[in-house]
Amino acid sequence: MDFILRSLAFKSIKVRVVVLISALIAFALFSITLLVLFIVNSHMSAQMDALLKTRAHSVYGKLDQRIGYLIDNTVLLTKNELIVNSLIDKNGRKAYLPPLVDNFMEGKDVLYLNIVDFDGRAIFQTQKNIPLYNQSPRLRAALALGKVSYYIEKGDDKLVIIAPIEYYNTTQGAAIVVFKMGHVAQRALTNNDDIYIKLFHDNINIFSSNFYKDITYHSSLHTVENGSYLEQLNVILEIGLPKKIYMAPLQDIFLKLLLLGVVFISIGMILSNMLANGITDPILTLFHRVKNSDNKSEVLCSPLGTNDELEELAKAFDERSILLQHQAQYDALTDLPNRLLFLDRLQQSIKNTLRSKEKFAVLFIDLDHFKEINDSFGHDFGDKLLIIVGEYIESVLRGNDSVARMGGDEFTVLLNELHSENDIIQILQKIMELFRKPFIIAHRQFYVTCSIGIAMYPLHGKTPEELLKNADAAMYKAKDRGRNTYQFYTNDMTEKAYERITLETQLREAIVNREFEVYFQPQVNINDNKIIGMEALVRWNHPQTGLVPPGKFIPLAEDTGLIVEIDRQVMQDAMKQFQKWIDLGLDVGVLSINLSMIQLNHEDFIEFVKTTIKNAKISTDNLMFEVTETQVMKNPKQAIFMLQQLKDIGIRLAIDDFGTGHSSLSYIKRLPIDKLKIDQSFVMDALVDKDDRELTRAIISIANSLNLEVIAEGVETKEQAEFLVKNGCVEAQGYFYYKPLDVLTLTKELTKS
Ligand SMILES: Nc1nc2c(ncn2[C@@H]2O[C@@H]3COP(=O)(O)O[C@H]4[C@@H](O)[C@H](n5cnc6c(=O)[nH]c(N)nc65)O[C@@H]4COP(=O)(O)O[C@H]3[C@H]2O)c(=O)[nH]1
Repeated sequence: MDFILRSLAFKSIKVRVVVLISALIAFALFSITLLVLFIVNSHMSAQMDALLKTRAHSVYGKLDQRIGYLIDNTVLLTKNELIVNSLIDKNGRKAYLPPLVDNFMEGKDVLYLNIVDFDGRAIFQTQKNIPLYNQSPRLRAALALGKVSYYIEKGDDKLVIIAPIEYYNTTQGAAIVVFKMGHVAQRALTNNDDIYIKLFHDNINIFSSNFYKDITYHSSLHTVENGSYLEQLNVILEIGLPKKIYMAPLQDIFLKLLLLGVVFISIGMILSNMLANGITDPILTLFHRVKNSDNKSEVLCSPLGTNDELEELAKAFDERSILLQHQAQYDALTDLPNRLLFLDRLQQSIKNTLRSKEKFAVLFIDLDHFKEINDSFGHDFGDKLLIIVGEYIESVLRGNDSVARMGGDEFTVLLNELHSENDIIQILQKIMELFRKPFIIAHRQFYVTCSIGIAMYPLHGKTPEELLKNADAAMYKAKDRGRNTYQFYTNDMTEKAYERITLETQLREAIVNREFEVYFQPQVNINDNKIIGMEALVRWNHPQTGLVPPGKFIPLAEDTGLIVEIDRQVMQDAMKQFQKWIDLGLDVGVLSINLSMIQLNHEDFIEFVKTTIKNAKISTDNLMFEVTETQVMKNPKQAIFMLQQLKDIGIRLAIDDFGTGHSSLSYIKRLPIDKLKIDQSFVMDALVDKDDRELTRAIISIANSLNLEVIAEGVETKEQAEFLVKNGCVEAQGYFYYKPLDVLTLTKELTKS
């Protein structure tokens, strides 16, 4: 069992099957052997009992016959006239009795013989010291009744026969003949060498033949049939046969069975090995195929040729690995090749191009403002757009070109077998043309543009990774150039792309480490220079480079969506600080906070604002949010909807950098705003540039006519302030009054005044 268990623990399935089947065969054979032995044993035992019974019957018969013979002869002796005469003829006794008695005793194993008269006195005896019988109750009974008596004395092994001597029907005396039972039995039971025989009288062994202590016997006790001499003498027979004889056929069968078992187990082992091969060979084949198959090699597990569950398993495995391979190489959303497969194809193109000396190009395509679309219309909408864009791009490519999705809104295209740059331009124009038409998704019609970067092999990179990286850098350049355009890679782009990636990584760390600090720039009433509010302006307290102004990181933060978290941190810090000043009893007016429109599109934004206000314990009367005109005008309908929600919770709103975003009056009227902020570029040049002066005046009059407050930013001189007052704008923000200040400086400044 231990061996089986250890074998089962062995890792080879084949060994396990062989061991199990062999063990099964061995167990079956063992059980059959035991059963056969049991049946044979019971059968033998029954046979043996019957045999002993027959033999006992025969032994009894012979013994009984002998005793009967001795009794009859003794009776016959008493009938002899010489015996009768001897009772009265004292002289004749000596002369006639000895030869008569000698003759009688011959061949009868007589121990001694005694003739007694009616009084029990011995008138003849064969040897001296024979017991006196005259008082023997058995003799008295025999004489009195005139009946033959025979018995074995208790505790003795002698058979005594008393036969009365009759004369004219009168009992005159008796002949008493004593035999040694052992001798009697010995003579009667010849030819019984194979068995042992024991005779018992009163539990005392009076005869034993062929019994040896060191032999084990199958033996049994027998009592005699009714009416026999032995029954009257109360003699019991024990008879037994040596177990060796009895066991001989059994051992013979056992040996044969053992031999048969060994043969069967050997055949079983061979068969089980063959059987195991039949079972395990397909499993092992499957195992080796599975082991040899990895993502790169295309080893299939099926067919195994077994046409059973294993075949199904192999097929299922193939289907699964093909699916996994597909999933590993294709984008789940668009089913276009993914980055991995695209790099593989690039590698293939490099190999082919080395042979053919042709060129190929890599296009890196990024959708412009996809994040905003996604945030505004939902992810399902964005997903559908990506699928359509992938299909569209694929539709304008040649047979041996391929498009892939890198992730997000980034697609790449491999243009093979190019003869000149002109070939690329043609395809580029086809792609750009796709984006000139509106996209229609969920009954909405809208326009999306894309920026494309191009890297050529071998001019712009020798490895797939390098080509991709450079096409990506060129794409960023296209974005910088105002988007909706394409750009070929030039060597100076890599450095910029690297800077961009570094900045993005650092920005992410900055959010985690809360490296942003809020500066505040007071806003004043021009007439009395009294502070009417403050604008919260973020600064990045970079651990290595020190304070970084927003212009350096806000655009990237907006591009990557990181602005959402930055603005939230600013909002929390600014509100808390502002309330602290209020709590100090300082007159700080209204807090203006810059908001990115991306922020507004987030589902939980309103909830977040409410929580932040609650936590800062600030009143909405002290709050104003600023959104740039350019951002509002990107999707005015959406902006109206979102801003209204802020308005509903009591927050006032201002349009920042007003004058730069080409807003139409009809939209401004519908926006739920309270204030216009004249862009600093107009204010700064208002005194020197006629257009800017006119624009500033126009903005002020629009604000007045729409009943909106108006504030000018970027006021740096007294003259600029005077110009503004003269034209009806009394609120200003600028270096002329205050620069953006850190909390400590500003607190001192505020407490001083
Ligand atoms: N030359 C000159 N400049 C003046 C003068 N007065 C104010 N400024 C600068 O003009 C900018 C005014 O803020 P903005 O128009 O909202 O323009 C802001 C705003 O659009 C954005 N920004 C700043 N903080 C945040 C923020 O927390 N969240 C968001 N989303 N954007 C922010 O970054 C822009 C630049 O911010 P800053 O560099 O702090 O630049 C600030 C301020 O320092 C002046 O007299 N002369």
